[in-house]
This record gives sequence, C-alpha cells and structure tokens, in this order.
Amino acid sequence: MSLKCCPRANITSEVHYVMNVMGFSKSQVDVIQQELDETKTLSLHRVSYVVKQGAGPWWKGVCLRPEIYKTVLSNITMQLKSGQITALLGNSGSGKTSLLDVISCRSSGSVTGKVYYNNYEVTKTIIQDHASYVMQADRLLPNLTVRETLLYTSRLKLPGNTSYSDIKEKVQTVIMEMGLKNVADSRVGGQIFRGISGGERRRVTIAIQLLQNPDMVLLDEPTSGLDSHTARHLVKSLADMAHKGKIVLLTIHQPSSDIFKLLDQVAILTSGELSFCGGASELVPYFSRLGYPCPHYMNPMDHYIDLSSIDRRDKDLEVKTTERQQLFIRSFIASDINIEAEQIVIEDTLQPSRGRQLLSNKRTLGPSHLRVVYTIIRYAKIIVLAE
Ligand SMILES: Nc1ncnc2c1ncn2[C@@H]1O[C@H](COP(=O)(O)OP(=O)(O)OP(=O)(O)O)[C@@H](O)[C@H]1O
Repeated sequence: MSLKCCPRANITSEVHYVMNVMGFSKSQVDVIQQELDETKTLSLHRVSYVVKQGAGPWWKGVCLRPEIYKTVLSNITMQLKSGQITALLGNSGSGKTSLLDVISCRSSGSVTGKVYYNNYEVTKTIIQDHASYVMQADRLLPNLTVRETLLYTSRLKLPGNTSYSDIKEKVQTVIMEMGLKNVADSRVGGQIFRGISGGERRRVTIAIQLLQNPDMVLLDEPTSGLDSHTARHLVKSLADMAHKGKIVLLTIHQPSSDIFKLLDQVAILTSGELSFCGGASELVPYFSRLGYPCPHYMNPMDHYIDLSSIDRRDKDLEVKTTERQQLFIRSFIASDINIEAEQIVIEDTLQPSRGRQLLSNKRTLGPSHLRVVYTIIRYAKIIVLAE
C-alpha cells in the first residue's frame, strides 16, 4: 500500500486500536497522537560545564600537579525547534564544540543545568535514538567509492533485518539529498591516491549520519576547509534538511554573509557565555539597540563575533575588549529575548505535557512503560505505512 492511498484516518485508527487495547479513551489517544506529531524541541536550561585541567610540568606526576578547574560553558539557555537551522558562532576556544559535546552526552567534565529533548531529560539512549553527530574530521575508507561507503555503513547502522533493496534505496535517497549524485561511484581516496574533493568528503561524512534518518543533526564545523561556494551549498543542503522537520545545529567559524541568509537562528558564544541567541533577523537590530550597529558592506556575523572577542595583543586593548565582552554578556542576560527564551524553556520542560500526564496517570505505567507505549505507536504507524 502506498502512502498516497493510506489516508491519515487509517494511521490513527491503528494507533487508536493499540491504545484502546491498553485502556485509553479516544480523546486521550488523540492528545497523545497530537503530541507525537508536534514540533520536536531541544531545550537547554542554564547549562554550565566545568573541566579539570592538569597544570604544571609532566614530571611532577599526576598527584603532585595542582588541579585547576576551568569553566568552559556558563549559564547557557536556548531552545532549538525542528524545521530550523541554528548556527553556533564564536571564535576559537569560545566553547562551541564543548556545547555540542554536552548536548550529545559526550562531555568529560561536570555538567550542571539541564538539556531536554522533547521535554525529556537527555540521556545517551535518547541521543543514540534521535541524534547524529558529525565531527570535524572525516574518517573514511580511501579505497571504497561513495556508494560503497554508504552501503557498508548502512549495514552497520541500520537494523539487521533491513533488506538489501531497502538499504540501496536509503543510500540513493541520502546521495541525492547531499548532492553526491555526480561522485556516487568515484573512489573516496586518501593521502596517497587522490579521490573526491574536500567538500565532497564532508558531504559523505554528513550523508553517513543521515542514513538513520535522525530527528536532530549536530555538526561540528561542517564548512571548515571549504571554499565559500562549496560551504554555501553545504549549508543550503542542511537548511533544506532542517526545513523538512529536523533540528539542525552546526558550529561555524567564519560564516559568509551568504550563509547568514540561510540561517534561522544564531547563537554567539564568547568565553563560554552567550552574547546573543535568537532569530538571525534579530541579530543586527539587537546589537544596534545596544549601540553597536553593523557598518554597511560588513558581514554582521564577522562583525559581532569580532566585537564579542577579547583582543590580547596589548594590555589596554585587552582591558577594553574584556569590558565590552562583559557588557554584551550582561546585556544579553537582561534582554527580553533571553528572558522570553528562558520562560519558554521553563514552561515547556517543567510542566509535563498533557499527553505525558495522561500516560503517567495510568498507575500501572512506569517510565519504561511510557517508552513502550510510544514505541508501539511508532510501530503501528510503520505497519500501516508499509505494505
Ligand atoms: N576536557 C577538557 N579539558 C581541558 N580543557 C578543555 C576541555 N574541553 C574544553 N576545554 C577548553 O575549553 C575551551 C573551549 O573549547 P572548545 O573546543 O569547546 O572551543 P571551540 O569554540 O570549539 O574552539 P574551535 O573553534 O577552535 O574548535 C578551550 O579553551 C579548551 O581548551
């Protein structure tokens, strides 16, 4: 049965059947179903991250070295929604990669504050089920073609009972999505044998992560080392992917103004704190209200990343730029944008959703049962959508 001749009423009737068997009324099932179809969110509430750094020469040994704690991230509150592409900006060492690590439960230090995915506190399992993380480095096998690479990784990533024709179809979809059609049968190559270009390698790395069709894609510097044209094309593909209903969060060093136009939301990190986080169109008006308009013919992102950074070339400059950075951080904490964002995050995460309340009210259902109920609904959908 194709999707076209499978009206939505059929899907919900299957779901209703499963839920009715479990003792839920029709209206209760409707509320739960509605929430499943709703926008997905990733919310961070006052997230801070501290790491322990060993200081002093190595010959003093681990025990004798003084322990120094470094605050890498401080008080980060933000919300990302499916259908939006968000860029995390900031100069080197501002904490961009660390924030991705905290979101994806890969951090090695101590994290305070909360990260929620769809109002559930993020755990490694949730991340494994719903997110993909594209790291800075491309680790690909040089002797395989692009298609072979994707077929090989599909075998490892997709469930063991996925048929070969489904795998091939999935690979073809991802190849088209990432614009790899022209190089699909070219060898990836490496340092000895030249293969596809750097931009294409990046696309293959991203394509690998898309095989599982994640709800959320986190990318660390996907455009690093690419020329501006290739970088723009890559971000355009990511924006298209986000607009189809995914949460896309990428870190970026030096975004061009063309890339800026593709973004829905931007966050500027400066020494581990936010100096701005909001809609891309709000960036210039916000800083203009603070007394820092963007000069004509200047890339706004370059300009504000630059203004948010500390210039350590001489003492006077360092004092001046540190004061400006602190002003930006304090102003953003007190801004309407931040206060509103914080309220939204609190409302969304501290008050359980109606659907969740309904499920929780069933005394016999514990947290693991809630997962089972959601899984049953998912499978019911799959059964109806499949033949
Ligand atoms: N586990 C750790 N131990 C010690 N220092 C750390 C650790 N993790 C992060 N840092 C420090 O925190 C700061 C932020 O690092 P992070 O890699 O997040 O920056 P970034 O903005 O991604 O930089 P870049 O753009 O250069 O990749 C750096 O000064 C880094 O040295």
